[in-house]
Amino acid sequence: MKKIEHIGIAVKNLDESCNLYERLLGVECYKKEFVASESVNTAFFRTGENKIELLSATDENSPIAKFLDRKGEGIHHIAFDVADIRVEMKRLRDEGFVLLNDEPKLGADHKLVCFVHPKGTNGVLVELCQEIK
Ligand SMILES: CC[C@@H](C(=O)O)C(=O)SCCNC(=O)CCNC(=O)[C@H](O)C(C)(C)COP(=O)(O)OP(=O)(O)OC[C@H]1O[C@@H](n2cnc3c(N)ncnc32)[C@H](O)[C@@H]1OP(=O)(O)O
Ligand SMILES: [Co+2]
Repeated sequence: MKKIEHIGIAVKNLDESCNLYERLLGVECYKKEFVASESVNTAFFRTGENKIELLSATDENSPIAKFLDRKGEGIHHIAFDVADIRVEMKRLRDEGFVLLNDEPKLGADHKLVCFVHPKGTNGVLVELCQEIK
């Protein structure tokens, strides 16, 4: 894994949190994107070399809706940049980690993504991201 690609934060109201994070970070949101496969709306911020992804649920079956019900707003996942997501998925499977998808899927911001179950990673949901060039 190359570096942290983004930190995902679950929020109830994307517009309100977007405004809050613009004031907090002193930068404007550079992109908002709906991701149908996850039933989420996202908003992205760059702070130096780092990236923050705000996520809100678009329906009650969204993983974000379940997370907000159980834990409330807060850090939802850490995403790592990988050069070849299929190679990294195989490496993690061979190491005994439980992947939440068999194949990479289309994420936000031009990425292929895959998730690792938080039960096997000390309670942290890990996302792998490969940039689509
Ligand atoms: C926008 C696209 C993409 C990007 O490009 O960046 C994204 O970031 S999408 C982000 C949203 N998508 C996902 O989270 C997909 C992967 N997640 C899942 O498949 C599920 O959420 C899950 C992790 C398998 C949990 O689903 P489920 O088992 O149905 O939920 P429960 O509510 O029953 O929780 C079971 C268990 O897991 C704990 N949990 C749930 N979510 C998290 C989390 N984000 N971090 C840490 N732990 C989490 C939950 O607390 C339960 O634990 P116990 O209470 O101990 O049983
Ligand atoms: Co993410």
